[in-house]
Amino acid sequence: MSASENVLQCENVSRWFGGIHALKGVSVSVAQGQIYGLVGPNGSGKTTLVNCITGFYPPQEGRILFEGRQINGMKPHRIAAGGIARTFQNVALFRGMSVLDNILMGRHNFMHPSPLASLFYPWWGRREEIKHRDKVEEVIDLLQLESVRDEHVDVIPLGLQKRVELARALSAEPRMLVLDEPMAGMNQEEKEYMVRFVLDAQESLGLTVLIIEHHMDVITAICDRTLVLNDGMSLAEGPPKEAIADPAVVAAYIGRTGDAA
Ligand SMILES: Nc1ncnc2c1ncn2[C@@H]1O[C@H](COP(=O)(O)OP(=O)(O)OP(=O)(O)O)[C@@H](O)[C@H]1O
Repeated sequence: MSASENVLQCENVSRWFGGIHALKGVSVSVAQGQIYGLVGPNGSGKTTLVNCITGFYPPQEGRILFEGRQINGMKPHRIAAGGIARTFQNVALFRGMSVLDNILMGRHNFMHPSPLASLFYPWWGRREEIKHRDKVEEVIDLLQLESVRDEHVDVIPLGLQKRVELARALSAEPRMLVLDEPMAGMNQEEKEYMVRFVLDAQESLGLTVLIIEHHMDVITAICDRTLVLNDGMSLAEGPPKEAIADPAVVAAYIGRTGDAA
């Protein structure tokens, strides 16, 4: 596959935190429509790579291209507005707000209220709001969140909170979705639901997905390709079953079987 067909291209990306060399020249290419898995033992650099891609911790070396355009150095909100939405390892919802309002927050990149326009043309503001609400309703339908739409996010189970976070990301109408351990802490049933929703979203919206996941059964079931990181370096890359069976990967996981559940 040529570089131009890749939606996401990371080239020799490195990131330090003081004396900690979290990423050491990692390269990865993700093609349009792929579900791409990012795996590796704890502390291997997976979240750091995602933070580099989404602008939270820009890389100190290397380049990141999204749809052919260099994005490293751009602020997270600009990267989000440019088409990459993400979820977080620890659920990051707006506490004290309803499910519906949390999902609406995903639309903030599209909301450009002008005080003057709102004052003199109130119909304009209403038309805008209806448009945003329509989009949010579509996402609520897709992720089957209707029954909890008016609940406070604080009182719903973790599995649903993670689904609300996914909904907020989808309401931003991204072309690429970056998921940081979307199934962490879930029971088997919640995990199966989440897998289904990720697949539904990817298929119906034509998304490209980058997913960090410790559950290897999920990675082998849904990913087209996988990068295995270890100690900030690329250890293996390819179709998930092959990458995970690589002797270097097996060796890296020995003694850390909890990661590879
Ligand atoms: N903000 C930070 N400040 C200092 N060190 C950091 C920071 N973020 C990550 N690190 C360090 O970088 C290394 C890689 O961490 P990272 O969170 O990317 O790993 P990970 O593979 O996502 O781990 P896990 O599976 O446990 O989430 C670790 O040594 C971590 O302590």
